[in-house]
Formats: sequence, structure tokens, C-alpha cells
Amino acid sequence: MKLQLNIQPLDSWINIKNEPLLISGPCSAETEDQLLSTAHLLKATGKVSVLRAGIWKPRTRPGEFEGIGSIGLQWLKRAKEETGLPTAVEVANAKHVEEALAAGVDILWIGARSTVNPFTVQEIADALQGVDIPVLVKNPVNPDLQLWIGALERINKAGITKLGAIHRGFSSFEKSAFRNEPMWELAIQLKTLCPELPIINDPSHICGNRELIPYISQKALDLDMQGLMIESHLDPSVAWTDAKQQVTPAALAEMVSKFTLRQPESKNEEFTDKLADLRKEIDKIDDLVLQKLAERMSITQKIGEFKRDNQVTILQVNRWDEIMQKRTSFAKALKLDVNFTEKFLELVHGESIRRQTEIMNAGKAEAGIAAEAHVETK
Ligand SMILES: C=C(O[C@@H]1C=C(C(=O)O)C=C[C@H]1O)C(=O)O
Repeated sequence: MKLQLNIQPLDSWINIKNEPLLISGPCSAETEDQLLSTAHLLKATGKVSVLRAGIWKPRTRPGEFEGIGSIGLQWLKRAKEETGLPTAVEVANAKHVEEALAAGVDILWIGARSTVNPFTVQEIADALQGVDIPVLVKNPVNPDLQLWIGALERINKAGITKLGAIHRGFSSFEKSAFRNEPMWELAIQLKTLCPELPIINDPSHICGNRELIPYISQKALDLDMQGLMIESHLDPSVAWTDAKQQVTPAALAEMVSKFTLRQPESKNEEFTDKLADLRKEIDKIDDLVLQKLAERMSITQKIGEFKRDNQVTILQVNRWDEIMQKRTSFAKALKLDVNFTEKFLELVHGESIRRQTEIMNAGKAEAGIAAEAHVETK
């Protein structure tokens, strides 16, 4: 089902100075001088459309720098007066909203740690009733698309139509090269559910280091995201927060000048004809893959009946191990990604087991079988 949000197009509420839309500024406002100097340097690049700065910082443990607080709003006001750049801050409760509105902040964003809590989001939404201001909603910390959507809906229901999402990646227990796993598929799902919702990528929080930011930014642009929020600091080495992931305004400008900007579609006839031909080939192959999968499933069902009649368990680890070994080395030879192949085979195995469970327990475990099928198709 499509997501019904009442939203206005991004370019009707942000004056995009340069493609791609770039929101930049320090992770935290530290001193008036730091914020103003950074703002002027960003403005001078000619590439930045909005100045961001965190002034209320949610920290995991007490005792760390929790943001400069309300005084930072006055610094942002000055930065805007001096540079002409509209400003954006993170708000995490009704008081933040009221103060930010009173100080003339142009754009508000809701952080990942707030998006996870519907009470917090509702409090912010209530404080925004009757206000006309753009709001950007970061994805929740955990990979839960429904929570992200729920927060967008709450803000939209409060009457905010200048609405966007920020993709900042998701926490994971697994060790990874990223601070937050991009899990692009969630952002893609959100875009599929609501194509008119602008999604802005936040490579700084996905990467957690400067080095990977160009790669993630380019990928986000190639996935047709509408903009980037990149943290910058006049001297990242002395930044009070997130020192490793901030870049200087000069490095930002250089990075952005190297991005390749691509269009979501082309009207070139030669291109569209060739694309249509290639897509026809894909359609045929997908049909064949599905037919073959259906054939495979009917054989596993036969095996299920055979096992049921001979009192043999469904799971056969040795056989499964053999399949994984053989198929992944075949996949390698075919130049298929091994990780992808493993994930695909695991899905197939799961479905094969589910079908055999149905056969083996017919009439005995209807509710459980239906529940598993439901989980898998959700
Ligand atoms: C189909 C079987 O049952 C299970 C499913 C398998 C499969 O889908 O290939 C392999 C091993 C078993 O865990 C089988 O035993 O061969």
C-alpha cells in the first residue's frame, strides 16, 4: 500500500543554490566564533544551501558535552544575518521547538534517537500545530521502517507539509566499516511507498569517518536521493563532537565538485529504446527464474511427503551444507557475489522448510504455519 502524505515539493520550500542540495555545518555549535567562521567559509564555497548546527545533543552517557544550548540559537541567527544562509537545528522536545521557532530557525530536524519514541515525536508534532516550517525526520536508530513512517505521519498530521526524511543509517551489533549501516533497502522502500517524499542522505553519520563520505554521498545521489547533509567544521581535529567525521568547508567544496550528477530519467530516444529492450530481456529472465523456483519448491514438497511417510526430520544439515558449498563456488565462477548468493539460498531454504512443515504437520499446526507465512510476507 502506498503511503499517503500531504507534502509540498522540496524546491518550493528550499532555495537550492546548487545541485545537489547541500545542508552543512558543524556537528555541534561550540563557540560563536567557531559557528560564524564555519558559516562564512561554507557560504564562500557557493555550494551550500542551508547551515546546520546541533545545539541540543542527545548523548549516550551523561558527562559528555550535551550541546551549547539555547545561546546557540542567537549565534545561528547572527550567522544567518551575516551569510544569508537559512538555518537548521535538531529539536527533541516541545521546549526546543518553541525556542527554535522564537529564534527564527528555518528548518527543524528530528534526530534518530527521538524518531524511535512515538511519545517524543507526538510531543514535537503537538508543538508544531498551526506552524508553517519545514521538518526533516531522521530514520530511527533501529532498522524499523514503520517507526520512521509513523514519525513522518505524526508530523504531517500536525499540518507540516514541508516534510522530508533524512537517511542516517542504522545501528548494528555487527562490526562494520560504517558507524551506522546504510541498509539502503529501507530508504528505497520508503521512496517506493512515497515517491514524492524528499529523502536527504546523511553520509557523516553513516560513515563515522571522513574517508568514506564521498563514496556514500555518490551512492545516495545515484539512488536519486534529493540532497546531502554533511557535517563540517573549520578545524575538525579540535571539534568537541564527532571529530572524525567532520570535514573542512574547503574539503567539502572539493568533494562536492567531484560528484557526478545523474538524472532520474532521460528523454533521449536511443537510450529509452535500448533500455526498453534490455528490460524485456530482464522480464523474460525473471519469469524463468520464478518458474524454476516454483519447480524447485514442488520437488521439496515431494521430499517433504516422502520424509513424512518415513518419519525423517525436515532439516538435513549435511545436505544443506553440501548445497551451500557447491552453489557458492559455482556462483563465484559465474562472477556472482558470494554474500548475495548465500542470502538468496538461505531464503530459498527457509521457504523450502516452511513448505515441508506444512506438509508434515497438515491439520496439526495451522495457526503456527499461518503465522510464519505472515511474518515472511510482511
Ligand atoms: C529438500 C530437503 O529438505 C531441506 C531443504 C533443502 C533444500 O531446500 O534444498 C535441503 C536440505 C533440507 O534441510 C532435503 O532434505 O533435500
